[in-house]
Amino acid sequence: MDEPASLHASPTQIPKIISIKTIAESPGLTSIPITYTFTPNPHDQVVSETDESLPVIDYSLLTSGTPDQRSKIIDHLGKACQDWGFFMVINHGVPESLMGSLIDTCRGFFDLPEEEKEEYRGKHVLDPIRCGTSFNASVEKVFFWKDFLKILSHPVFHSPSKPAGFRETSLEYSKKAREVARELLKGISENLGLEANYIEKALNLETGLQVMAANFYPPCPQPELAMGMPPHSDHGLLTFLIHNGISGLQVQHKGKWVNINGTPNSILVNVGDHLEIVSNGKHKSVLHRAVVNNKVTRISIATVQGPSLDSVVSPAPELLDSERNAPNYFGIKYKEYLELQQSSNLDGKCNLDRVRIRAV
Ligand SMILES: O=C(O)CCC(=O)C(=O)O
Ligand SMILES: [Fe+2]
Repeated sequence: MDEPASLHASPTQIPKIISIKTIAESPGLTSIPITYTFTPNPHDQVVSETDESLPVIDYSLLTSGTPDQRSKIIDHLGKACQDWGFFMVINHGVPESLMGSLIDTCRGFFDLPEEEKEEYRGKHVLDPIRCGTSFNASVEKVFFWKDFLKILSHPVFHSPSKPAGFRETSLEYSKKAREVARELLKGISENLGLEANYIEKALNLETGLQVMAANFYPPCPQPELAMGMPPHSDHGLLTFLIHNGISGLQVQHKGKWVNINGTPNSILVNVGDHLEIVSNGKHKSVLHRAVVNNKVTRISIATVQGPSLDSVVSPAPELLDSERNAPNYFGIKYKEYLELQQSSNLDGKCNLDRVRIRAV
């Protein structure tokens, strides 16, 4: 099946449904179509964020702290990457109003009539503007309860022409997010014992890929049976996540799923597969997923910051030696990695496993 099909009625009665928004808005919906039903894993343990204290990185200390504050925050950043692969950034300088406008304008995109989104229903992972439903509906057997819009925002910025203001808001956020990401990656390089500019130079961040993915999860009548996004890791170096204040993100930590909201105005950051490769496995990309609820629409915007598409990513040679530290991953061109992901289901860390030499 290529696309999520319509529910209950035969295809002659209802046209093919191309968005979960349309299904969720169908009058009197009390159960989910079978094509969206997952079997919950009885072994999943879910805990709240307060039970586990998520690392908090005060970004202002990285950029304008005293040398002592800076060195402490870099140490903290390294530990956050190593212990959690996930942290929350505060005092990042990205205005709250900008983040709010970005979420509103993304909602505006999803609210456009389906015909107006039609031209963006691309198929390829590197299409500059692509919207759709689920994750990779052409290979999935069960669909995820979400619609998405993905834009490539760097090295060349792209934007849909509607809704009004989308272009300006997303361009502004994209620039600010890149600046923060590059600064964090300098701190992470330093903490790994590399030159501060190592990742920046080796992976050509000047022309680095940035993908902004807006996720739209409408209310679901049987949230315990549906999945917004399955457990997965992200492909780039660091992903920034902001959302509209509605819970749904869960991060795997010490074998449990931790519900994460973050404090208002913070940016949630996770380690991606390519940081795992460069660090030779010291910083592992974190498994995370999105669950849905039966009351309100959740919107999240995940901005993946990656190497340039033609960079070959491999463990930093400075972290290797011929005795104890052999490379744990093969080198791979970022573009090829993305294309591999395109052809498969979103399933845990299955993409990274293809370039893994040994488990670490
Ligand atoms: O919606 C969320 O909280 C998670 C989104 C996500 O993981 C992604 O877009 O890669
Ligand atoms: Fe993700």
